[in-house]
Amino acid sequence: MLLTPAQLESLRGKLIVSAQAYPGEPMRLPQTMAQVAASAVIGGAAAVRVQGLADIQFTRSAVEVPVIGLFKDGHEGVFITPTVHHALAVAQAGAHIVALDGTRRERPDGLSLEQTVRAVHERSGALVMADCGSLSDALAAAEAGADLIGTTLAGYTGERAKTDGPDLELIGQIAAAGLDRPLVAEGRIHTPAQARAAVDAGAFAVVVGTAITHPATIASWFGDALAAD
Ligand SMILES: CC(=O)N[C@H](C=O)[C@@H](O)[C@H](O)[C@H](O)COP(=O)(O)O
Repeated sequence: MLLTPAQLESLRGKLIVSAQAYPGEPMRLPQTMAQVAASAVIGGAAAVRVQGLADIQFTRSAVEVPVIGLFKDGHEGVFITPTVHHALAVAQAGAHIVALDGTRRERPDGLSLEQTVRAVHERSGALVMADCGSLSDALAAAEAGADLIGTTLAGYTGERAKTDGPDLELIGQIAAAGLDRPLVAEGRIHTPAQARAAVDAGAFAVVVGTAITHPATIASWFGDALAAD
């Protein structure tokens, strides 16, 4: 086990920062993302989340906190660590927690989520975070043995509206289901108040990405505000 239950429990109520740059962007360099992740840790991030095998490797060397790793392949359908092959590569790269698509959609390798989670558990010491898009996803992911449930895909799978901020209603619904494992609020948490609201709605921890680590988007928010009449 790469992460002890006590280490996982220590993330309760804490901030997790996701550092990701997208294809073609100037910051899409593993060392750069590791530096951004390390900077977030200085600011109090209790764990970090990074995309891509090299980013995971660099980030493991740059921080002492738990690393959630994922491997995006494509950008529609099932694209977040879509297969067992991707998931094992993420674990092999050093992720303490493998984040993967935790929806009920068919996976490209034809395996079930349960088979995928079991393979990660049996063939690596990593935990699994299921990135879900709805309450039904979350219930199924818990049934499949996922160690953490994330709301990462709420608003991106067609099951939930894409709320302006975090989907607090969904966070509350999943929390109320009592799944007996950490619920991680993720997706469109853009302000400290929204992070607080996510925890108040029942989240165990909160992932913030764009609002902390994506300068192009942050700059556009300011520019848009200045352009508005
Ligand atoms: C839907 C999808 O592809 N989400 C990705 C998952 O890793 C990332 O692009 C997000 O930045 C991340 O979930 C954090 O969310 P936000 O950047 O909204 O704080």
